[in-house]
Amino acid sequence: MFKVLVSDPISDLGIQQLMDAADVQVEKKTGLGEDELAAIIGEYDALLVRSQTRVTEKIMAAGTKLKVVGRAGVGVDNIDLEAATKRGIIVINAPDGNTITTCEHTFAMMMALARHIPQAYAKTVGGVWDRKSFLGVELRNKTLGVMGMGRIGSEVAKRAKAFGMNILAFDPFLTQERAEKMEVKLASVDDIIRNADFMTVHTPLTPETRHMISRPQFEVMKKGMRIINCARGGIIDEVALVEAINEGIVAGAAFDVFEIEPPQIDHPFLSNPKVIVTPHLGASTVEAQENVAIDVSEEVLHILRNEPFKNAVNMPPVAASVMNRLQPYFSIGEKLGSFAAQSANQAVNEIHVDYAGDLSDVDTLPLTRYIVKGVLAHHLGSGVNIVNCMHLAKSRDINVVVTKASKSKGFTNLLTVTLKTQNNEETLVAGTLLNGYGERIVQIDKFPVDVAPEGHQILISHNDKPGMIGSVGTLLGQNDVNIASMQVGRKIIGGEAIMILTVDKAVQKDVLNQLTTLPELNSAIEITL
Ligand SMILES: NC(=O)C1=CN([C@@H]2O[C@H](COP(=O)(O)OP(=O)(O)OC[C@H]3O[C@@H](n4cnc5c(N)ncnc54)[C@H](O)[C@@H]3O)[C@@H](O)[C@H]2O)C=CC1
Ligand SMILES: O=C(O)CCC(=O)C(=O)O
Repeated sequence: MFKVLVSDPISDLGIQQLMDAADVQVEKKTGLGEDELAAIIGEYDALLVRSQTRVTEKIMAAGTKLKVVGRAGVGVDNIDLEAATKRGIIVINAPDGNTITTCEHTFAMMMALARHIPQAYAKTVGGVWDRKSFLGVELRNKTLGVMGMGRIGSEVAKRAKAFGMNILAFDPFLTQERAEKMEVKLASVDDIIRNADFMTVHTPLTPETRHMISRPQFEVMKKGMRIINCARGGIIDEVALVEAINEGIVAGAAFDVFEIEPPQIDHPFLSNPKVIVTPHLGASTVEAQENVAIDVSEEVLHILRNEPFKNAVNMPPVAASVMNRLQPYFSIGEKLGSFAAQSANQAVNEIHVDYAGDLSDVDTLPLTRYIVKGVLAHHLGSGVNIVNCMHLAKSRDINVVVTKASKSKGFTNLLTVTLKTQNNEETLVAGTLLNGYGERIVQIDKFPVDVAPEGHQILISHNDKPGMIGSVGTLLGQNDVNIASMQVGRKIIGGEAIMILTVDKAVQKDVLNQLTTLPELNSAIEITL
């Protein structure tokens, strides 16, 4: 008999199939703290949660029988994925079941914001008949900026079109072709900030998206913008937003999510009349709660019964025989993918992996998965893993092409990752494992280099002129950035060249901007591995 613990309120109808299963015993215990949950989790084979229960390292460690944690919803930021993977606990989610519901909540928030509905309601039920204070705006003919065109963002855009809105959309995986198909205008973050009347964010919370809308963006924002966040607290900087509202830059905001949930009673949103809030209700409809619970229950049953399953968000085991040959390359493969993704500055529509030398006669699919994960994770965050990365690439119309060659340009083995963009631009990174030296990047675009892929790196494109290294070094020194190592690559004397520096800490955007003002320096980007 398998024991399943449900530790958050989850729809009964949704978990009916678990309750009906002859080999499963379901127990519901909601509202437990970390210690209480850790004290009992050892009895259970599966844990089902929504977003309230934080499934921490401590809980995983105590879950000695735990095979699966099921998240009835999308975001898995309340689950320590690394701790689960380390212990072989499979984490599954229900990525599709609450898409429409959350999209509709976003729309409800946008309309409530446009017409001051919560504020007007509060006054009316308080006995004040105030028809002057709540002059609203129409959505028709307004420009809506959508940041993140995944499942929810795409549905929001579709509905906004029906309202007669013009859509500016930004997503690192949105190509011109897909944008045209969806009848939205492909835009940059900057286009949206400067031109939208309404802006809604639908990205995961990743290091890249944390505070993606902050003071610098508010400073150049179109005056009177209205902002909606039904994705994750922290994508929009809460403190900077309140300042922008008080300064008259932002006309209003509607938030379903907070950097810390629940927010403290003195959170500035709660007393600001221009901010409307809901307590993370995006997915709270009867339909969505049933959908996600049904999806996740089905998957939990498959896993407990050792049947095939989908939607795992962490790593499944790889067969031992394949593992022995490929495992040494998993880390460099993922880093090459990530390096390439960070250097490509356009939406990617093909990931080309070439295996040369030793690797050409192995089934390299598990390694390809690590590379694709590396490419996608830069933008998609912790939701990507080697189980779902191929599916995620396909759903974004990204082709994964693999070629093999027995010869490898002098290396025993060589992995070459080329990202192709819609404009036929290519970003190429090649790497190898060097006996005694470990992981090396040996080529970036057409330039041969020899770089250890680790930590914080600055990739500079420049013209090969005397004094370049000195001026870059001086500028970094003035900004307290210590250089650990430096490599220069060029094809011909005086021609195009690249410089790759490994530095001791993250580099501020402002320092990268200063670098680009140096004569003969074309671009400078930070790459973190
Ligand atoms: N309020 C609520 O109750 C709910 C919130 N959510 C949250 O909504 C968000 C979106 O969910 P889905 O659409 O299902 O996810 P998804 O994975 O289908 O889409 C997310 C999209 O964001 C894009 N993205 C990543 N980095 C970006 C960046 N820097 N700029 C622009 N786009 C970027 C990705 O390429 C991807 O297409 C997630 O944060 C999820 O956790 C989801 C369901 C309910
Ligand atoms: O379960 C919930 O209500 C939260 C939903 C959510 O935020 C998600 O699915 O990412």
